[in-house]
Amino acid sequence: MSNPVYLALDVPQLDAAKALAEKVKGHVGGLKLGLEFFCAHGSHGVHEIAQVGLPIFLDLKLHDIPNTVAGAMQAIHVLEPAIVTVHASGGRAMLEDAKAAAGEHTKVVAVTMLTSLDERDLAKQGIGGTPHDHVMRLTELAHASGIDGIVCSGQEVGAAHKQWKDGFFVVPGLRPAGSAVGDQKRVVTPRKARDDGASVLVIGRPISRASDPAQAARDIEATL
Ligand SMILES: O=C(O)c1cc(=O)[nH]c(=O)n1[C@@H]1O[C@H](COP(=O)(O)O)[C@@H](O)[C@H]1O
Repeated sequence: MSNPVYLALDVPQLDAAKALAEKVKGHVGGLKLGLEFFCAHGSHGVHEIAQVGLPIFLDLKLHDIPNTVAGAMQAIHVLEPAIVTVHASGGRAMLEDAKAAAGEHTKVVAVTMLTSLDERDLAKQGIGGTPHDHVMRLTELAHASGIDGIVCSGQEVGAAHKQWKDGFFVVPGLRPAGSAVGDQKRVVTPRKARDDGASVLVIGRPISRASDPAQAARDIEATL
C-alpha cells in the first residue's frame, strides 16, 4: 500500500518548502500546498514543488458562488493537482460545478468542519448539535453532489466512511501520541485515522517543526 501521509508544506518561503519536501520525500506519499504558499508563489511555486516528484494536494478551500469557484477550478487545470479542496458549506450547486470544472485526474474534496473547531464554536455560529452531526450532514451533501470525498477529523472519519463506502477521506488534525496539539481541537493519532478509513493523512507541524523532519516522518510511517 502506498504511503497515505501528505506533508502540509505550510512554509511561506519557496526554498524552505522545497528543501523540507526533499528531506522527507522518501517517507511521505504526497505534498500539500495551502493558500499561504499559493498566494505567495502561485503556479510557478506549484511547478517548483512538483519537481520533487510527489503528488500535489492544492488546499485552496474554495468557497464562493458556483460560477467563481468553477472559474478557479478551470484556472488550476494546468497544474494537474491530485487533490483540491472546496468548502462543503458552499452548497450543492457550488460542489457540482467545482467537480464539473475540475481536471479529469483531480479529486475534489469538501471540507466539512475544520479540525480547529469544536461544539462550542459551532454553537457560536448558530449551528446546533455535535461536530459529528454537522460532519454527517455535510458528508451527505457532498456525496449527493457527486464530488470525490470530504475532509473531516479522525473523530468522524469512521462514521463518514460507513455512510459513504467508496468516498475519498482526507483527515488532518493528526498528532502522534505525546506531540503538541497547538490550534487543533479534534485530534487523533495517524494510526487511528488510518484504521477508521482515512484515504489521506495530512500532517504538518509534527513533521515540519521536528528537529529532524525525516526522522519524524519515518517514525509516523512506522506506526501505520
Ligand atoms: O483542508 C485541510 O487540509 C485542513 C482542514 C482542516 O479541517 N484542518 C486542517 O488542519 N487542515 C490543514 O491541515 C494541516 C494541518 O497542519 P498541522 O496541524 O500542522 O498538522 C494544515 O495545513 C491545515 O490547513
